[in-house]
Amino acid sequence: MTLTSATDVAVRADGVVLRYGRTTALDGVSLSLGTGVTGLLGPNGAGKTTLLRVIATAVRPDAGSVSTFGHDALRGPGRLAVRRRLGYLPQDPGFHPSFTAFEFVDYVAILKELTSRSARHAEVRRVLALVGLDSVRTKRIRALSGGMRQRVALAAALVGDPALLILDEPTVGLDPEQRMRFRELFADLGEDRAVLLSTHQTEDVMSLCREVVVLDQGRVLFTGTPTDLAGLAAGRVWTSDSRVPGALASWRTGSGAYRHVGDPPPGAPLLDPTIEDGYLTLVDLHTAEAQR
Ligand SMILES: Nc1ncnc2c1ncn2[C@@H]1O[C@H](COP(=O)(O)OP(=O)(O)OP(=O)(O)O)[C@@H](O)[C@H]1O
Repeated sequence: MTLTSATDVAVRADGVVLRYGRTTALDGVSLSLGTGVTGLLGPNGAGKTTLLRVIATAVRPDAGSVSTFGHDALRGPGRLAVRRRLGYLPQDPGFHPSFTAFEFVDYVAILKELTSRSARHAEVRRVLALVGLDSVRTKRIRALSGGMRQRVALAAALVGDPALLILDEPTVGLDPEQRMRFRELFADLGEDRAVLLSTHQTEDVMSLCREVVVLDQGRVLFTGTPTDLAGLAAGRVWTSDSRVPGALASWRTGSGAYRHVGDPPPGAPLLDPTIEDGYLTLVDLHTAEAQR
């Protein structure tokens, strides 16, 4: 089942708060997700996984609301209706190592209520083919490489053709070719469904995402396009022949010139900012504000 237009709102979260004991992992998060791939960026511990778990209905927040496809995703029959339309790739999928790839995905398909055996097996073959695992479907998971296991987990998330896909760092551990294949697949999937992708790979966000949300310390710092995020560092990236103490980041590039992000000295030759520069600038400004 897919969304029908770019303006459809798949998920609307409002004022979501979640605490683990004394740690406030989400501190009033509001966002809306439509068709296309939305990237979720943020430093370690920002609350990305927790937010994905809330949207995937794996955990209930302490406060706030989440509406998915118009259903209340936090309680009542709406929660089940939402579960039937989402696919979730968690950070640690918890494979049973002696299952084959086919058996694992088939097991997930059973949990997803695909009861007819022949239709279910056809669906398992479809998703394994989508992620390019056709030829190893009878191999045990313990014998697969980390990248292949990641693809098995993605295939499991794709069972039943969900209209909302929630992917937690799906390209971790993949080689460049595999990462490219995943990007192609995510771009295709995002054409007619909502894909929420948590990642530390800023290049994935730049090349794939229609929108990017930056979380820090459980709060949304930024929502906009990847180009807007890069634009936050406009006028703040420059080059010189030597290291500059006090810059936010400063390193010698392969060509021998230094590249800096921060407050440039007057007249410094400026460079075009990347999304990484924008992200660094945003998080640094937020940290400085929080310390004031
Ligand atoms: N089960 C838990 N019990 C206690 N604290 C937790 C638990 N899960 C997460 N936290 C804390 O909640 C905060 C947010 O964690 P979360 O895993 O959501 O961040 P993240 O942005 O996904 O981090 P990373 O990029 O490192 O995966 C952190 O301070 C983390 O230590």
